[in-house]
Amino acid sequence: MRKKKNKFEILENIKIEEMVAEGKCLARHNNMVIFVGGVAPGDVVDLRVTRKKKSFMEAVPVAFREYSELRVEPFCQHFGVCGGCKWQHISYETQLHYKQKQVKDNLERIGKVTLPEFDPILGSEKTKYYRNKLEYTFSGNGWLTDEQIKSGEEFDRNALGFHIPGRFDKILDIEHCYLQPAPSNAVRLEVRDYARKHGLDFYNAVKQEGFLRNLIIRTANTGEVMVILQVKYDDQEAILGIMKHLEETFPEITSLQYVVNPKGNETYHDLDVVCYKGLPYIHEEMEGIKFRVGPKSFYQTNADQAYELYKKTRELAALTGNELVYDLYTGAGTIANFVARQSREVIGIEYVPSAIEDAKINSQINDITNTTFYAGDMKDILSDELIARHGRPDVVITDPPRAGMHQDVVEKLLQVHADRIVYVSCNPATQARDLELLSEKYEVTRVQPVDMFPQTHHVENIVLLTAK
Ligand SMILES: C[S@@+](CC[C@H](N)C(=O)[O-])C[C@H]1O[C@@H](n2cnc3c(N)ncnc32)[C@H](O)[C@@H]1O
Repeated sequence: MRKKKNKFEILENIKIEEMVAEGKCLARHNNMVIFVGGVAPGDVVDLRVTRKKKSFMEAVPVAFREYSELRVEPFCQHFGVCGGCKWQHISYETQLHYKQKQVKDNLERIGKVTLPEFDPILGSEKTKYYRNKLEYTFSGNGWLTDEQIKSGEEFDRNALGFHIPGRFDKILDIEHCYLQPAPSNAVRLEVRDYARKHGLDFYNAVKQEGFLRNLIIRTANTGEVMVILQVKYDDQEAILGIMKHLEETFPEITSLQYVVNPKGNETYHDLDVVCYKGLPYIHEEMEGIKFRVGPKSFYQTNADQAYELYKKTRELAALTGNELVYDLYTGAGTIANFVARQSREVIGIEYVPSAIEDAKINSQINDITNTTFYAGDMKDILSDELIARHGRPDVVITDPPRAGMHQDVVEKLLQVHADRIVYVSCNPATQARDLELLSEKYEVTRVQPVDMFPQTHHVENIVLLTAK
């Protein structure tokens, strides 16, 4: 049998050059590009090739010969195994440098438009404990690290934590996570230990069996806390046992809920969520504007940086109070409501009907009366009829998902020809693609990267487009 050529070969003494897409680093060997995770620019390493294609290879480090000066000591005991905080081995300053570069490279390479000088990336004051939502998964067959296996010790395999990257069935039990503030860690550990002690059945994702499925914790900037337990079947005695224990142990939980989900997947947007204690929602707040966040609502997961992002978006929109603003991909109407007091009228459009319900509630509870929201696919809702009804927007704010805007939407924006478009994106590659199309009638006048997710390679970017 012919051996697969060069797969798994070891490459020695390779210098890591720089950070590139998806948080990986780039190196070269015999004119071949290699993508490597878990290293830093400046490291010198031995690599094991894991994938070989005609024009590139993928590899993992097996030995370090020299460590880069850009490195810092990782702070988390789960570094290298857990899929979160993959950049914690490089300093925050270096992370910001590479995020800014990622935006610049994408806009120059894909966008092919004339660009102004970029504004320096807005870094996050908090680089740990910045998330307001985490979702932990139960597993009766928790992942053991190589060290744990080698130690020969007995470990309780009932785990509550995060997926091993790329593995739907492997869960890493988490002792301490640095992403969400208190009481997130304490609640997770308490639920895990209670369930272990009472012999409750942790989920098995392969067989799709087991009682305990997942635990969602939301910690709002108002101090309110929501906990949602998701279970496979309706065992009231077991559910109420956990609920009562959490109620007694954590009086700070203001919204304690559970959902019975017998389905094959963990989504529960189509299921009833039962509120055991408190209100069925919590509130986030920005400049005195309250946002109601229910168990099915989307809210930006880094609330402090969301505020910075929205302030910058509003600043670039240059609102004076007289503008008609279209907020495309409005989610729960957060940007729409945030800019409403500085606008004449705001139209928000979003695909998910329940998010639009939240958007309307968010206007009502803040006495905002100049917003109108529509649910549906952007390419259908942003129609000639809608524009005739509300008028040509002075300003468009658009914040599409990672895939960017549908070509029909871009064409509609060219036809509508608002004075300014503020384009917020979590994916500079698709943003760059859309900018090239929009350059027919717009020039890019400001570029402002924002870091919403420290310790990861993700970057948000705001671009101001001004009509030519
Ligand atoms: C990046 S989020 C922006 C949310 C919001 N602007 C915020 O700051 O919270 C993108 C939003 O686009 C919505 N969306 C995705 N595809 C859509 C489509 N084809 N039409 C309308 N909305 C869509 C998603 O449901 C999501 O709420």
